[in-house]
Amino acid sequence: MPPLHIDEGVISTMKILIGSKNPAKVTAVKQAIQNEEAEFISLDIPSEVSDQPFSDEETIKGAINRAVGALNLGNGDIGIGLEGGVQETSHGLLICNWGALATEGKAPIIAGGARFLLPDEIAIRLRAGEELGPVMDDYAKKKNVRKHEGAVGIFTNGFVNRIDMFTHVVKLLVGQYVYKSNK
Ligand SMILES: O=P(O)(O)OP(=O)(O)OP(=O)(O)OC[C@H]1O[C@@H](n2cnc3c(O)ncnc32)[C@H](O)[C@@H]1O
Ligand SMILES: [Mg+2]
Repeated sequence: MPPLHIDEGVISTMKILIGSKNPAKVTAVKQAIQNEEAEFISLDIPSEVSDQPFSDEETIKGAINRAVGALNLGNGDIGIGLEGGVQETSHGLLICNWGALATEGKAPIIAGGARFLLPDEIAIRLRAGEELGPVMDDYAKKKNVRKHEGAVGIFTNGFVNRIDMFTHVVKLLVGQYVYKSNK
């Protein structure tokens, strides 16, 4: 995937607030924007939804709460929130990933990322109330999968990791933001 170069001046001088300190999310934002003049600040913003969001709706809400919360707390230009969740379907339990971009006075922009079926042994544990983060560590016999390759990295044999996945989401967000700003 070619890097997203934003030369319009809209992004380059901006203060971009990231609503999480998870290094996979923070790296994804920096990697997607790839602008050395932009200032990035990561803040621990609560999603204000369940620790394990259980629908697209709830996951989107978490992403928006983090984006808006970061914007309000950090006194910057753009807030970005990224949230992982799951969605029940007739095929089984899908992992879902959502992002939101908030700016002052405008409705947040949202974009979705990768979705794929979780194996039954994982889905059963989540339905029983466990959180994906610790379940993945247990399953993969690793520590902090959520901060590194993520479930997506484990189940794609490393072909797509959590940073790649969220980088794509942030490109979808920023691309829409630039499109709307130039209209
Ligand atoms: O520090 P924060 O920003 O909260 O990052 P997080 O890794 O906890 O990510 P989310 O809150 O967005 O995800 C909700 C839950 O799902 C877990 N999760 C989501 N995606 C995951 C992934 O790819 N691999 C492992 N766990 C994941 C995560 O650990 C939480 O339990
Ligand atoms: Mg979390």
